[in-house]
Amino acid sequence: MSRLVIVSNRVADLTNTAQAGGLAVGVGDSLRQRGGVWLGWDGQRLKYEEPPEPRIRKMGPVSLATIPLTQQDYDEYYLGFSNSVLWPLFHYRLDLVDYKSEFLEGYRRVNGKFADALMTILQPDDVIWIHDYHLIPLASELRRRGCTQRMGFFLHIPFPPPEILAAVPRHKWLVECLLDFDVIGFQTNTDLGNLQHYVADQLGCEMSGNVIRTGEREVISGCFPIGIDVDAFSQMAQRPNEEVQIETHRRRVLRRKQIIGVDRLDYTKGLPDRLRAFERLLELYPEHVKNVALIQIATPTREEVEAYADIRRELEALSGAINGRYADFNWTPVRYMYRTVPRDALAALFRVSQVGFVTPLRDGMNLVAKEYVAAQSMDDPGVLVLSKFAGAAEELREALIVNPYDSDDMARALNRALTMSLEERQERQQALIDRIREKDANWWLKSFMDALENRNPVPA
Ligand SMILES: O=P(O)(O)OC[C@H]1O[C@H](O[C@H]2O[C@H](CO)[C@@H](O)[C@H](O)[C@H]2O)[C@H](O)[C@@H](O)[C@@H]1O
Ligand SMILES: O=c1ccn([C@@H]2O[C@H](COP(=O)(O)OP(=O)(O)O)[C@@H](O)[C@H]2O)c(=O)[nH]1
Repeated sequence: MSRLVIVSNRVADLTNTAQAGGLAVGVGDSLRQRGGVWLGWDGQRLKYEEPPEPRIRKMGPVSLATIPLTQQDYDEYYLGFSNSVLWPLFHYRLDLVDYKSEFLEGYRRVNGKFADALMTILQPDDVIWIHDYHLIPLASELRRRGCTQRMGFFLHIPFPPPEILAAVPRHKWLVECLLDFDVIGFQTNTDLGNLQHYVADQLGCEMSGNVIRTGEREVISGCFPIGIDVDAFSQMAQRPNEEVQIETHRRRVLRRKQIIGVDRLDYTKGLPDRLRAFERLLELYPEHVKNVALIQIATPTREEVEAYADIRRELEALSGAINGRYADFNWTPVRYMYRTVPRDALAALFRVSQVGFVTPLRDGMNLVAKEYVAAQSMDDPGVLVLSKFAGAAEELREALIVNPYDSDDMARALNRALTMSLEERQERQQALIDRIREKDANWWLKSFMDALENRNPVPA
């Protein structure tokens, strides 16, 4: 078996459960099983340039290779082109795109830095798996430096339809860069279809099933929905957690139910709309007043980008307004927390929450949806209420699927979830758990590697 070299903007500390972000979680779960090298940014922002050799740390079967960036790199490549241009645009938010030409220059420069660092550690038989929108030009940069190893790319976020993609400056160049990979993977069939339309219509490529012909080369494209380690998460959810147990006991005595939301505080996650839907639940079904609370964990993320500061202000004003209107001496309807919570504590919280409320306006996958399912007990499972615009909705069809722009629709689904019979909850839970087990973290790694190492085309 060849050595696997994974590259992503960030690497995760594999021994630490207190980190937010699905890429780190999904890649971590997969790499722990196969072993290999994981290269990424170390989170530092230096005032000066460093030589390209990465710093290597061994963590069990995985070698973490990290490089620093400069403050200018961080501003132009990470906050700039990646998170102020590609992120909003790929999530269909043209209104939030903030493009400056230096962002594109920084993006190319940093992809060059990643390529220089990789060239110092690559071995001839390595296979390279590159992740996410920060690193689309990396295969081209590596090929230019003489790298001939197999290279795959996985996009964790949505890939937009051609007419939206056309709004990104140099969109043709970006897609041509993608075609320098041997395999290109997406979370959903919708994303895959959007790329295939673009390459056929704009670049004149021929398609044969999921294989894209470009000049002399054949590129495999496919849909590989990311999964989680279901057993590990389920076990975490069952481990005793004193704080959660005390709070759950209190709620049981008072016969109160709990709805839970957990997200990075990102405008793509639909958090204000979610709070408005909860308020609508209290208006339309007053029997839930004092009997249900919404706990919303909103994790800090990309705070230097203005759109993120705006969404935080909006959310905090809204949760204050709902509490001001409804709270009583012994009941707070919205419990809002702006912090990162360790994943094992989240698992315990999911298990004792009667509803998992996951309503992004657009999301690549959303691992929280899968984690909520994995955390439930079969004896008394909760209900997942899931946005139709989360990638996870393509698989998790037995959730209550809602339109995150329609607060009445979400309020009705919440009411249905809170009053659903045990029998129906168990039927839905069984179907959902089967689905997340079928396509788990191991399946994701294996199916992508099968396409990359064995050049097995993915069935259309
Ligand atoms: O690294 P950050 O800028 O702090 O952001 C965290 C990660 O957010 C995004 O996660 C995506 O990947 C998940 C796993 O595939 C998926 O479930 C989710 O829908 C995506 O939004 C981003 O794509 C990562 O690169 C970031 O590390
Ligand atoms: O305070 C937090 C918030 C989130 N997460 C984890 O971060 C991941 C979020 O992934 P998801 O795909 O839902 O969204 P993303 O943040 O990647 O867009 C999940 O594994 C969560 O359990 C966490 O450990 N602590």
